[in-house]
Amino acid sequence: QVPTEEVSSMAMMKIPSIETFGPNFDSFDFAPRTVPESQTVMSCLSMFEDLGFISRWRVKSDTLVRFLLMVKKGYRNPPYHNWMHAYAVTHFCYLLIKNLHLHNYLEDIELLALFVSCMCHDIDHRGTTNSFQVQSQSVLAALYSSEGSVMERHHLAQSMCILNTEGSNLFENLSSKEYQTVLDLMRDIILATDLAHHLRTVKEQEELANSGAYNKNDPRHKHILLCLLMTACDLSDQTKNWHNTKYIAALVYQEFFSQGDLEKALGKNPLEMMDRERACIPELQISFLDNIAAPVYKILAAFFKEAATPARNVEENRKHWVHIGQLLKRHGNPTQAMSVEQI
Ligand SMILES: COc1ccc(Cl)c(-c2nnc3c(C)nc4ccc(C(=O)NCC(C)C)cc4n23)c1
Ligand SMILES: [Mg+2]
Ligand SMILES: [Zn+2]
Repeated sequence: QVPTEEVSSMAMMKIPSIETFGPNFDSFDFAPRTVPESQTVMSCLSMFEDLGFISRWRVKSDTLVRFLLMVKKGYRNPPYHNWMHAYAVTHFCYLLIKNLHLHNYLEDIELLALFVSCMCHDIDHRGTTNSFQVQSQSVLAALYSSEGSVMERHHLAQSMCILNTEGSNLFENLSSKEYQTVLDLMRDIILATDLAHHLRTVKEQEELANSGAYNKNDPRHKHILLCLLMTACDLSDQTKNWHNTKYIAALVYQEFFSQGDLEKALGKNPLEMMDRERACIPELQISFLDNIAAPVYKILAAFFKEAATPARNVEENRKHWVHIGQLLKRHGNPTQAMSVEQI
C-alpha cells in the first residue's frame, strides 16, 4: 500500500499545467529524463489531465494518485528497467497522442489502454531477460514459461493486481463492458512489449503503413497499430539527443553485463552482448538501431508525417555510434571491450 497522507495531500493539490515540467514538454525533442524523479508522479497527473482522461473516464483524484504511487512502487531499481524508464515511455505515449491526432485512428478507450499500459509495462522487472528466467529456472519461468513472454506476463499480472486493489482501480467508473475492453487491450499491449513478439509483427506493421489503407474499423489494423505505438514508446530513448542515447546505452549494458556475470557464475556462456569481456558497445548499438529501433520509427513516420522528428533523431544517433566506433578502432584495440564509463 501507499501512505494515506501522501495520497490525500497530493490528491488535494491543484494539478499543475504541463508547462510546469519544462518548456516544449509536448514536443518530440523534450527529454523526459530531465524531469526530476520527485516530480514524475505529479507530471503523470498533469498528462492525464491534459489528455482529458480524468473527466472522460470520471477518474477520482485520490484513486489516480494511489494508482500512480502503487505503480511507481511496483518498479525495482535495476540500472535501466526502473520507474524512470516507465515514465519516459509514458511521456512518449503522451507525445504521440498530442502530436499524431491518434483519435482519427483509434478509439478513446484504446488510447487510455495504451497510456496506462506504458506506465505499467515493465512493473517488477528484475533487470534480466526472458531467457535468463528459463535458464535460471526462476519462479516466473515456472509460472509462465509454457506460454512464453515470461516477464511480460508477470508485468501484466502485477498491473492487474494494482487495478484489482480497492482504492487504486483507475477504471472503477467505467461500464462493465468498457472495463473488460480496457483490460483485454492492456493484455494485448503489454504482451506486445516482448521484442520477440515485435519481431514477428513488424513486417505486417510495415505493409500496413506502406499500403496507406489503414481502416479504423478493422480490429486487426488497430491491433497492429497499437503494437507499433507501444514499441515506439518502449524504445523512445533512442529518439532523443545524443547525450540521452549515450546515457541509456550505459544503463542497458550495465544491466546486460550484470546478467552476463550471473550466467558465468551459473556456469553458462552469456551472449556476446551480455559479456563485458567480449561486447563492443558501438557495434552492438549500431546493429540494434539498424535491426530494431530505426525501422520502428521509419514505419511510424510512414503512418504519420508528424513523426518525422523521432525517425531523424535515431539516424543522427546512429552517426554518433559510427563515429565512436571509429575512434575506438583508431585509439583502442578493436576487440577491446569499451567500459560503459568510457562511452
Ligand atoms: C522492447 O523490449 C526491450 C526489452 C529489453 C531491452 Cl534491453 C530493450 C532495449 N531498450 N533499449 C535498448 C537498447 C538501447 N539496446 C538494446 C540492445 C539489445 C536489446 C535486445 O534485447 N536484443 C535481443 C535481440 C534478440 C532483439 C535491447 C536493447 N534495448 C527493449
Ligand atoms: Mg519489457
Ligand atoms: Zn520497457
